[in-house]
Amino acid sequence: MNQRSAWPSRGLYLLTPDEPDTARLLARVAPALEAGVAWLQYRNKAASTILRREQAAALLALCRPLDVPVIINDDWRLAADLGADGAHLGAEDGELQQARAALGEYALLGASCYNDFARAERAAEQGADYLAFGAFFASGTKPLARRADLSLLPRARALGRPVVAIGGISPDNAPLLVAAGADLLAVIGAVFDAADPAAAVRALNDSFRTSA
Ligand SMILES: Cc1ncc(COP(=O)(O)OP(=O)(O)O)c(N)n1
Ligand SMILES: Cc1nc(C(=O)O)sc1CCOP(=O)(O)O
Ligand SMILES: [Mg+2]
Repeated sequence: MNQRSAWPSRGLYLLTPDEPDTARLLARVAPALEAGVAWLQYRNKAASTILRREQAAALLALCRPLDVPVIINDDWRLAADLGADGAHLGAEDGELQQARAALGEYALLGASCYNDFARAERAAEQGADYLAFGAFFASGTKPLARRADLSLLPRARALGRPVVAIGGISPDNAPLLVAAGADLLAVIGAVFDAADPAAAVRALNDSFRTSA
C-alpha cells in the first residue's frame, strides 16, 4: 500500500519496546498485531545502528502481509533506506521537510508536539501527516516526559491531521482520550508489560467503540 489516505487513521498506534533480541521482538509484536493494530512504530532507544536496521527490516517483513504500516522512530534516513512507511520525528530528530524529500509524498510523517500547540501548527505547515501530543499520564517508559493537558486534543483537531495521544495510556484511561478527540492512541507499556498483550490490545481498541 502506498497511499497515505489508504491507511486507517483511527485506532491503536503500537510502539515497540527496547527489546534487544530480534526473534523475541517479533514474537512479542506478532500477537499484538494479530489482535488489531492500526500503525506500528519501531522504537528502540537502546539498540545500535546495526541492530536497529536489522529489527526495522524484520518488522517490515512481518507487517507487510498484514497491511500494517511501519513507522521508524527518530531516523528518517533509516526509514528511507528500508522503504518503510514513515518516520516519527521529535524535537531532536531533524527536519520534517528533509524527511519528506527523502521519503516521498506518500510516507506517513509524524511530529512530536508534546504540550505545545504552536509547535503542532508549525509541524502541520511543514507537512506532518499526524500530530502527537503527550504525555497525558505518568509513563513508566518515559518517566520524565513533559505532561500535556487533555484540552489540547479538541483544539488539535482543528489542524486537520490525525491527532495522536501518548504517555501512560492504559485501557482504563484510554476512553477519556478518545472522547477528548484522539484519533490514535500510542502505547508501549500497557501492551508489552501486560500479562496478556493481545487482551490489552483488544481492551485499548474497545475504547474507540465505547467513545464513538
Ligand atoms: C507517536 C509518538 N509520539 C511521541 C513520540 C516521542 O518522540 P520523541 O520526543 O522524539 O521521543 P523518543 O520517542 O525519541 O524518545 C514518539 N516516539 N511517538
Ligand atoms: C515515547 C514517549 N513519548 C512521549 C511523549 O510524551 O512525547 S511519552 C512516551 C512513552 C510512551 O510509552 P508508554 O505507553 O509506556 O507510557
Ligand atoms: Mg525521537
